[in-house]
Amino acid sequence: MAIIEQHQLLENLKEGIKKAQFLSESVLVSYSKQIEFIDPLVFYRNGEILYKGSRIYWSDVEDVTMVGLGSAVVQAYNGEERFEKIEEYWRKVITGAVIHREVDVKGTGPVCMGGFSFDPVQMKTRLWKDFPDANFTVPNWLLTVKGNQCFLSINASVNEHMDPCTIESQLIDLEMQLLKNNTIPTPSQGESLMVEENQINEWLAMVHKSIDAINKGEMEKVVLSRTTTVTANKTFDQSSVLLALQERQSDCYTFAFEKGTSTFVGSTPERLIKKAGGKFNTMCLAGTISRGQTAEEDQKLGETLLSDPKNRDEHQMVVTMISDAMGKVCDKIVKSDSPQIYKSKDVQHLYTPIKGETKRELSLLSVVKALHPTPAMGGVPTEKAIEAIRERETYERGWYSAPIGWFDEDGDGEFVVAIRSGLITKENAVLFSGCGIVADSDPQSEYLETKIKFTPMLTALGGGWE
Ligand SMILES: C=C(O[C@@H]1C=C(C(=O)O)C=C[C@H]1O)C(=O)O
Repeated sequence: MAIIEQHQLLENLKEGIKKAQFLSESVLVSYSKQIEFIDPLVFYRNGEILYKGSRIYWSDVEDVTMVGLGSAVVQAYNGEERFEKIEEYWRKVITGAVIHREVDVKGTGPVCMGGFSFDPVQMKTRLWKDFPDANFTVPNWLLTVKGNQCFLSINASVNEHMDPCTIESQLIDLEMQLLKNNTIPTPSQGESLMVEENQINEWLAMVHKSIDAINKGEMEKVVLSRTTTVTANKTFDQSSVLLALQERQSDCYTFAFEKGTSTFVGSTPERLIKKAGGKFNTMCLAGTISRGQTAEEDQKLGETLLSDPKNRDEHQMVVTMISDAMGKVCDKIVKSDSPQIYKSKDVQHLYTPIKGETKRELSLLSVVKALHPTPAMGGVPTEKAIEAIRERETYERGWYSAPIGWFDEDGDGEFVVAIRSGLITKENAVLFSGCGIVADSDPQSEYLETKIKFTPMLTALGGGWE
């Protein structure tokens, strides 16, 4: 087992405390090093007692997993200026921080992880009581796994009254506990669950109404979502759910944000934006069909989707909006002229990747703000669609269909759109699923599409459709 490089950590803590004395405010100290391999889900589980209510799990499509435990720094904000407020706060934290890395690896050190709600104006309900419109934290402990290499970052907020030796010895004790070997969880399966799709008739009526509004020219597209409630006879085991998601949804981003007694979990195929220096990567994902039972049927379904005018139109609206938004902030953008197929375990989508580049200073959060909500989650025109969602949907979306992700001290990072997800509270889970409604939509097919989109979460909880 790797032991903290005591000397260096102590030096960093001393420096941080001195700085805190000088500034008369808390300072973030961050120290990272390579450690022996530990399964990220074991680390997540090891943090259950000490850091219950503040754990984060994030695994991307490029084989990087990050697990955050506890909060060295946390910032929450409700209201429409959330992107600016988080950015302002982060700049301040990072300017004062003392950062030391034994290894120069992205995704280590003071990584700020969190998410936003879909609509800060939508009425708040109890469901999302622990999830503000913006909530970001720098975990006390961040495990970063790249392939089979593991890195541990220790982040601590220190103030002028602290004693560096005491903090150091506490950290050494904690590290031993968090890195201990433990059994790897097994995926949940065949659990006895009660599964209830909520308000199906109300949802279908809302789809009919929206199609009428679209035909009257009030808008072109609106994304309507609904919920399914799942109840188990015992508390869901988060590590098992995450493992099941990761194994079945290998082409997706698997995430968990634990806040208080609830955890927002899911496996999304949809990247919103990734920033590395002046390079940005985004994608348009809209237009859906099921997977086939055989390779031949699957291929045929993909071809049907590619040549279906209704899905192509729906997809094009997303491409137009995202290319316009990226075109405004980047010096150049590159995108293909026609969509490809993106296959995940349960569904296939139309997919157009878009790359952007700029030489100017452009922050990740300002691009998140410019893109959210894309017409894959809101609609066209955006304002009309958001109003329709606010008025018609019968529940609070919270963080579902909203940007979640991370960024670092250089401003690099990645945000995805939190779909194929659910909110777990002890033995209860609320799952979310939506689809784009356009003039040619057939309410029954849209209902079935949303039903398939519940499948990734439902199976991860150990259930399935009858
Ligand atoms: C809104 C969701 O999915 C979005 C809607 C899609 C569609 O309407 O075809 C496809 C992918 C996603 O952009 C969801 O899964 O909840």
